[in-house]
Amino acid sequence: MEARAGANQRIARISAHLQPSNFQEGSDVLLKRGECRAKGGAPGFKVAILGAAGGIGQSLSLLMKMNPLVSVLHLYDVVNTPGVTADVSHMDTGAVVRGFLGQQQLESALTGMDLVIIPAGVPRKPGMTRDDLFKINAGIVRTLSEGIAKCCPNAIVNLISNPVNSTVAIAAEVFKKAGTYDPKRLLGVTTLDVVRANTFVAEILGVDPREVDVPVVGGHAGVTILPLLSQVKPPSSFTAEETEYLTNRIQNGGTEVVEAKAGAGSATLSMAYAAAKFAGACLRGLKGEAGVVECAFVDSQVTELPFFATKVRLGRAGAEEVYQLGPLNEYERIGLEKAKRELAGSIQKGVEFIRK
Ligand SMILES: NC(=O)c1ccc[n+]([C@@H]2O[C@H](COP(=O)([O-])OP(=O)(O)OC[C@H]3O[C@@H](n4cnc5c(N)ncnc54)[C@H](O)[C@@H]3O)[C@@H](O)[C@H]2O)c1
Ligand SMILES: O=C(O)C[C@H](O)C(=O)O
Repeated sequence: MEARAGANQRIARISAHLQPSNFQEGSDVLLKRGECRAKGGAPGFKVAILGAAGGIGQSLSLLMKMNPLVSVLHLYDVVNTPGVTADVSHMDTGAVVRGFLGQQQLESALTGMDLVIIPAGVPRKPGMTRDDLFKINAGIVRTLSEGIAKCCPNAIVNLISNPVNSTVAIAAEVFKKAGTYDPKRLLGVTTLDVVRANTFVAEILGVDPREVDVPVVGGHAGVTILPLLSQVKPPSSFTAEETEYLTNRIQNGGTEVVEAKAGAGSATLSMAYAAAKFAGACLRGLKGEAGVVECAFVDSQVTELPFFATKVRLGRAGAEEVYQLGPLNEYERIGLEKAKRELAGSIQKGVEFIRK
């Protein structure tokens, strides 16, 4: 009898927390909702996804809920988080999931986070460049970065919102203004370029893409995406035609998807995969695992530019080591000069957006 009364109480408590209206009532209710699942929660890191109800955000939420290093997963968006949170929270993995809706809940979503992943913002349509997204996404990234500076200044930030070549500079300027900037902790996500490069190179070589490692340096737009085919592992050689074909396809991989989706957005599934791979690497670094190396667009002294993508070693402090470019062939040296010219303008545009 007593056991039944206790069970009924537990059911009543859970049902109350699952009312969709609770999402509008403030974060306390949402925290309690998470707590009712926290008993089974695994020890690990606290991760927030900003833009969690979007094309990338939803799949990324699914993948991060599957990561055993995540103990708490905060899903924030300006629309539709109740549905996404309810859905993802039913997965029988360790992470406790909490949803946050609208700007009044941004601070609750961010407080205490170890890693913040940002896929918030509008995607491209056919005929647009990533820079055409600047007008809308720059303001979104500024607002979210201000929230991070205030609520979790020590979190590692994975910035996905385009144009990455400018949005990373925007976030850096916001953090500098707030006095919280740590160059090791701000990482522009370029993993999709590496994922594509590995896939396309594996197709040419006729091998499993999981056996291939292509460093992709520079930035994340058109000619700024520079695959270093001379440094492919396992060591491989390519004809001039193959080099031209692979470089063009890797640089235009995003446009290939935008055109195939014909107005319905840009890469979401492969990007969620790439973002989860990169975030997973950041978490392994945070945990203290040795030898975690990924490409990322970071504060850098590798070139004369303030930001540049190269391989970085991820550790407890974030991007603890930024690797040099290594030996380049003539084709890559020419590509590097082109990449730097375009990158300089994109970075400056991001800096000026905050400093103006
Ligand atoms: N770095 C990369 O390699 C890469 C790859 C693919 C896409 N992207 C970029 O990622 C971004 C998102 O793409 P998507 O396909 O998921 O777009 P989407 O439109 O499907 O989703 C974006 C989400 O962001 C949300 N959002 C808008 N303003 C917000 C705010 N102020 N705070 C929180 N959330 C907000 C929207 O409500 C939406 O749910 C785009 O800018 C796109 O260009 C980057
Ligand atoms: O191409 C885009 O606009 C999205 C993204 O940057 C990509 O590379 O797929």
